[in-house]
Amino acid sequence: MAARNGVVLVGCGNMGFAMLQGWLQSGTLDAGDVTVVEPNAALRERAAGLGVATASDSSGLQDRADIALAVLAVKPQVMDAVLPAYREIVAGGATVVSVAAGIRIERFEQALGAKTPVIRVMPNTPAAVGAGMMVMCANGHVGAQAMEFARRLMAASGEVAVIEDEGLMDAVTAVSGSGPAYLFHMIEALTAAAEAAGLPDDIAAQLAGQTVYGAAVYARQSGETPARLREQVTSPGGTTAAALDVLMGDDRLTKLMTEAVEAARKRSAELGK
Ligand SMILES: NC(=O)C1=CN([C@@H]2O[C@H](COP(=O)(O)OP(=O)(O)OC[C@H]3O[C@@H](n4cnc5c(N)ncnc54)[C@H](OP(=O)(O)O)[C@@H]3O)[C@@H](O)[C@H]2O)C=CC1
Ligand SMILES: O=C(O)[C@@H]1CCC=N1
Repeated sequence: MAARNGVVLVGCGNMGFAMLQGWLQSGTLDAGDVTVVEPNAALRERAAGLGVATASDSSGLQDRADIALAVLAVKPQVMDAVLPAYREIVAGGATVVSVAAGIRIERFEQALGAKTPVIRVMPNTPAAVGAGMMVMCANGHVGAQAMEFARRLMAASGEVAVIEDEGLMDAVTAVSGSGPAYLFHMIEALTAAAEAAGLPDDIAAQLAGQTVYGAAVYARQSGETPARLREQVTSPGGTTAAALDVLMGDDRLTKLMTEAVEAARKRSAELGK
């Protein structure tokens, strides 16, 4: 029997392409093991530029016996329309990996068969540079080999966490799935503030980007809590204390972040309906 190590990536937009870059750049997958299905010609070409096979739809894939994982990276709103085309591939032994926000495992079981092996993954776009946060949650039909393969792929894109309780996936989505956008906005806001303080645009952007990057790397590598690292920057009566009075007074930023995460969590739950 042929080895089952093929991956079909269905949808190669923002998230699909970010994962594909992580898989190939790390050498975890050979380009020859991946087929990208993407209706958008420009996005197909972008994927083909990495050396993978591409197709505009699933026809021609049905007979393939080498497909281990069908990674679904289409919008939640089109998932129901996309699934029927993958029934045969799944019946042939492929495991479904969905990165769609909100859509619960039982939706895939209903559409593809009650015993369909399904892994939900909530990735994020820093996967493109191997710095993603990939949270996995599987049903009981996923075999050990498929789970291990999926875990290896996700580990190529960043850190992996596995959770048992699927009910937490909406919260995961709101924190690490959407989270990069909050931090990108933080860079935008710090850049705007730097410009308002009189710095030239290019210096403002450099300072904001490198400061957020450096703080994140330091927070992950120092072994200290973020609170302790914050205190180390904050001289009594100094400049940081003046700024933190603005951000932390009345728990301002924590309340705002909690409100933002709750809005995302609710939206994730709605997308699953
Ligand atoms: N962007 C992110 O940061 C994250 C996204 N996700 C999840 O990833 C999924 C994709 O999001 P994102 O990449 O941002 O969306 P994109 O719109 O960028 O990518 C989805 C791609 O799928 C294509 N597509 C539509 N129908 C099909 C089909 N039948 N077969 C193959 N491809 C198809 C779309 O083409 P067309 O536009 O022509 O319809 C589009 O190019 C979503 O479910 C989202 O919840 C999860 C975590 C983070
Ligand atoms: O905005 C969204 O719906 C997707 C899911 C997580 C990040 N992007």
